[in-house]
Amino acid sequence: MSSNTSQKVAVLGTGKIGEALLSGMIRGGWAPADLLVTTRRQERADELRTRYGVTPVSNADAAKQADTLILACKPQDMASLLDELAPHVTADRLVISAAAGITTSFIEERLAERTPVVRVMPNTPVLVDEGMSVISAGSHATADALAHAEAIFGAVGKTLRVPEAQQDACTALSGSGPAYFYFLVEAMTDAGILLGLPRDKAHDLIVQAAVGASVMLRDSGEHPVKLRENVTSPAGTTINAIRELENHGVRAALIAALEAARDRSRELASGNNT
Ligand SMILES: NC(=O)C1=CN([C@@H]2O[C@H](COP(=O)(O)OP(=O)(O)OC[C@H]3O[C@@H](n4cnc5c(N)ncnc54)[C@H](OP(=O)(O)O)[C@@H]3O)[C@@H](O)[C@H]2O)C=CC1
Ligand SMILES: O=C(O)[C@@H]1CCC=N1
Repeated sequence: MSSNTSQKVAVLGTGKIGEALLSGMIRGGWAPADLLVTTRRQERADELRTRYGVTPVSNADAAKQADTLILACKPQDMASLLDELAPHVTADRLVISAAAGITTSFIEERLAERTPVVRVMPNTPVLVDEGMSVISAGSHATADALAHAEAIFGAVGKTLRVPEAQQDACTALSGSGPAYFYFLVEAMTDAGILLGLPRDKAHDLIVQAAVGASVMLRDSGEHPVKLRENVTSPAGTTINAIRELENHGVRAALIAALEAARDRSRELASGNNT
């Protein structure tokens, strides 16, 4: 739903992902006058008002004034935020949660009966309109509710609907996904230093390799194995690097890493917040 309607959207807990989404919605045509934000700290509220022209309000006022509430606080803060919201959220609101691990039933149990809840796992590339937002319906979310969530998150990248049972896996792959690529770039830049390159040049070379490889992965229609084979010349340089990656168990490490992320998402759902 965009600025040509009078629907108001509130982002509750406007930190990194909340702000990324907010900025994307404004780029996508939402009128700042239709966007409300909540924060815990006054200086953060002032910052958001100055930067985007949006209106900071209390959580209770967000619940009273906005048609759609996007919950973007940390999973550890979700129960207390819901306690604060519960007296003010009526079942004609749409509640969208972007928190890792938190299930739609966790939210439904704490709000008015039959409140529609949608669970979304976005990722930080929403900042550059290249996000991926994975969307699941709660028990009372209608097709319209899902379409509305898709319209919001679709303004800042792609969206994908999955059954909620797959959300923890999607969080491991997609929500956390960008961090793994940043980690690889950081490690490969260090390798450039070891090989004698200045850090800025090493960084630029690796980032451009990542950008080029990403565009080819997305646009060429080729399987990643084929793309890698095309780089790997007989008795050449690349196969020597690949042998070292295999010797050091990088494939197994990545599989274990994503499994650990999936497991942590499940733990967050069960209230293990340590
Ligand atoms: N970062 C990411 O890449 C992604 C994060 N997520 C999910 O998004 C959520 C937010 O993550 P992220 O943006 O990184 O975290 P941040 O800590 O940056 O943002 C959360 C914000 O919520 C505020 N907050 C907490 N409780 C309240 C409350 N009761 N009322 C108003 N504001 C409140 C915090 O205030 P204060 O600053 O005072 O602590 C903070 O600014 C998490 O649930 C995470 O799982 C999902 C996908 C990707
Ligand atoms: O690390 C986290 O818990 C959040 C969820 C997905 C990405 N960041």
